[in-house]
Amino acid sequence: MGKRYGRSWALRDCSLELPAGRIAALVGPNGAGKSTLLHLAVGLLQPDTGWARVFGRDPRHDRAALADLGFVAQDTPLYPDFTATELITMGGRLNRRGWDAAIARDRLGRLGIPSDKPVGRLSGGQRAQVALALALAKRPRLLLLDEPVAALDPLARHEFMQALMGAVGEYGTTVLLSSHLLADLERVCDHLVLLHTSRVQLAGPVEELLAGHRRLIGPRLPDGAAVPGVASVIRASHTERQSTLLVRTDGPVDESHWAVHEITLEDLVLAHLGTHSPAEVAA
Ligand SMILES: Nc1ncnc2c1ncn2[C@@H]1O[C@H](COP(=O)(O)OP(=O)(O)OP(=O)(O)O)[C@@H](O)[C@H]1O
Repeated sequence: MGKRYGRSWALRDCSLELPAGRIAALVGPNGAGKSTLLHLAVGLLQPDTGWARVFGRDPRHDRAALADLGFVAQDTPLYPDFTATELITMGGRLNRRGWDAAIARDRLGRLGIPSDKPVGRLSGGQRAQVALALALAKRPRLLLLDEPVAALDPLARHEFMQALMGAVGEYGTTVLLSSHLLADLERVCDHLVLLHTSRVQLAGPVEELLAGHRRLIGPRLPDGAAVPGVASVIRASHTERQSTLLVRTDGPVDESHWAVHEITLEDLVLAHLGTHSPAEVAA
């Protein structure tokens, strides 16, 4: 599918399927199209080409599809004059099927978020926690989260990621969450969708993607030379004597010639975006 704003494509030739019951990471630079993709998936935007389906239903035109969906937008919009308690009650009225108020109440209680204060007077992080608690209380089959942890402190981020894994384990929820915090994603996500300049640059199970990429360090590679076991070179840097390659492999690489290293999710993403990870720069 694709989505255009005026003449510019915000998302183009985007074809992807999410595995059910998994946590998928949606990553990409600012303006890559992540929010656009999430808004298309939840039916808030209409694709200009192609179509979006959620469990086989059109989220834009089939209201029944919405019962399966939970969405927390990037700016966590909530009615500012309502307290968390009131929003939880409202959530229950609007979502008669499957709503579990105790999930939200317990979460907010545990996190020490005041539930009797208008949410407009909470901090940004506290407001995000309220929005996330409401989304979890809905117990949706598909939970879409646009940078849900951006406003949270590191401890709260860690706790939230654990809660997401809990929801997936307990209810079989499918999650798609966008974030720039690759280290957080690496711990919990089993699927990756990488957007770059409005297109899907890379998508697949994280384990498979990491298993299919390696960093090779060895003697300077002559220009244009092929390396057995390497399907493609994603990124290369050279000194006079040494070459460092981040590659996609398609067989064993000669370890007597190359030092072969596993890579992290951050290395993978940054290589596909054409830059170096901080760890590589430090090395
Ligand atoms: N309402 C809009 N009108 C016009 N252009 C838009 C609109 N919303 C988004 N765009 C453009 O579409 C492209 C994709 O934007 P989108 O918000 O989906 O990116 P993103 O990956 O979520 O970015 P970020 O990481 O900064 O949140 C950008 O070029 C953006 O300028």
